[in-house]
Amino acid sequence: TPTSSLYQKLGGAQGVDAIVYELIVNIARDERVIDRFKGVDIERFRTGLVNYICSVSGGGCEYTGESMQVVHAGHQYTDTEFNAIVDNLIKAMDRRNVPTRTQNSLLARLAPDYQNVVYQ
Ligand code: HEM
Repeated sequence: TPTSSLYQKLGGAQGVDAIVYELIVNIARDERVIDRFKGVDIERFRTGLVNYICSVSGGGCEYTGESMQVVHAGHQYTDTEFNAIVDNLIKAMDRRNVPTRTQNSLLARLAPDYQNVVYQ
């Protein structure tokens, strides 16, 4: 039901906005990945990510960006970089006091993207 969706557990629109904001702050401070974001339109990245997390968490949004495969193609992103982004997302959720089991639910919904993000 909508009231118990993962999106609601993440704090709804406000919660997801705040998590994505903290994620971007963490990425900006992370030397493991910051070079990958040089020249990126961060506002577009932010709104794309908010829309994507809303869609995968049952918030009723339809993600309108390019597929994860197309967005990340050609960069040969590594396992280490993937793990760094996940680490930054966990820290963002910690900072927003998202309970661990709710964190794990979101991570589980993003885990299948691994094969479309990391260069094989
Ligand atoms: C679970 C893993 C990941 C997910 C779910 C994810 C998701 C997304 C989403 C939704 C967008 C916005 C697309 C749009 O609407 O335009 C995006 C863009 C981007 N992602 Fe990822 N991503 C992941 C991992 C990574 C990794 C490991 C890197 C590199 C360190 C990365 C680098 C980027 C960059 C640079 C952009 C901006 C692309 C551009 O606008 O030119 N992502 N990602």
